Amino acid sequence: MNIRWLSRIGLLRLHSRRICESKCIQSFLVHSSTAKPGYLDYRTVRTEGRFNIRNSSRCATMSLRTLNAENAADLDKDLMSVGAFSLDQLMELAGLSVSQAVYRVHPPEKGKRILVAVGPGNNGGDGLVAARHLWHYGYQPTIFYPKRPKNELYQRLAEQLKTLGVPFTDDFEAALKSTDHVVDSIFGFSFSGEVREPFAAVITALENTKVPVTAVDAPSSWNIQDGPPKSGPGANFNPEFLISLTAPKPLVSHFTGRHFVGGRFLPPSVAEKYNLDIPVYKGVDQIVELPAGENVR
Ligand SMILES: NC(=O)C1=CN([C@@H]2O[C@H](COP(=O)(O)OP(=O)(O)OC[C@H]3O[C@@H](n4cnc5c(N)ncnc54)[C@H](OP(=O)(O)O)[C@@H]3O)[C@@H](O)[C@H]2O)[C@H](O)CC1
Ligand SMILES: [K+]
Repeated sequence: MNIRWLSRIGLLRLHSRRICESKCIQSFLVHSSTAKPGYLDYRTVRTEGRFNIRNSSRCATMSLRTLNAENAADLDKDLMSVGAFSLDQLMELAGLSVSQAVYRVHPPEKGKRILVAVGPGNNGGDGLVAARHLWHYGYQPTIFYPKRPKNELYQRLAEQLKTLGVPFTDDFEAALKSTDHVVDSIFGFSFSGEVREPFAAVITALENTKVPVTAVDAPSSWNIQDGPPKSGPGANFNPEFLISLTAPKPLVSHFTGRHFVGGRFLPPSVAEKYNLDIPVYKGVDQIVELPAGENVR
């Protein structure tokens, strides 16, 4: 190939990148002029997403509105009533998002051993679902699940993992010494107060480990509104990665690691009711990474 052709290809690439950037700006202008202030018009997002399949991370620089704990619980109820979802479905999609975030930040080449710390509520359920998907991607998950409610859904999720031969451990600290990555699915938006045992010791171990941690919906022990506790377990817990489900919670203003949003099931009508933005997901992705520093408002 001669030099003239090479320079033509270079010019073409530059030109298509400029087109893409200008589409982003165009979409943003449409958004600012026609939508309610701060509300991302869903049709605009769809258009933006289509124009920018190869460049969507650049274009996904809109900041997302946060969802407080009370509204997060109400939104869940709406999804299951007017939205007609079952909890199993929401949890499956939430857990699938978590598994994709883990794959993104910690592909199997970095080490296949994943320790999943599972709490007693739905945040824990997301972790169990994620562990199953991770197993199917070729990872070797281990489950720490010290408090298991007699709830049929959680029991089935645990049984599905046992059928795959996924091990359960009672010794979190020992398991932490032989893992490559941790999924923190202990507490989500229903956490409040100070961490009670048996989880206080687990949070302290997570604070002190050098193993990278992906937190599901919230770093466990953090107040959903105010972030890390001032003292006690969790005061120094700063996971490397966070995946917010449906929408970031206010605590993310204290989070400094890589931040993803997942839960690609939010109907525009529900997003509008809670004044939320639907992020620009790319292709079939269940997650979108938000750029540091400008990701929430
Ligand atoms: N729409 C979505 O995005 C969906 C998200 N999902 C996930 O669900 C969680 C919220 O789940 P929820 O069951 O409401 O609550 P949590 O899992 O956050 O926690 C509940 C349990 O935590 C215990 N708890 C609370 N505070 C403490 C504390 N200080 N110390 C110890 N334990 C605590 C609480 O125990 P109790 O004894 O008080 O009952 C609960 O057992 C959300 O964050 C997402 O991850 C859904 O999967 C799907 C839809
Ligand atoms: K968590």
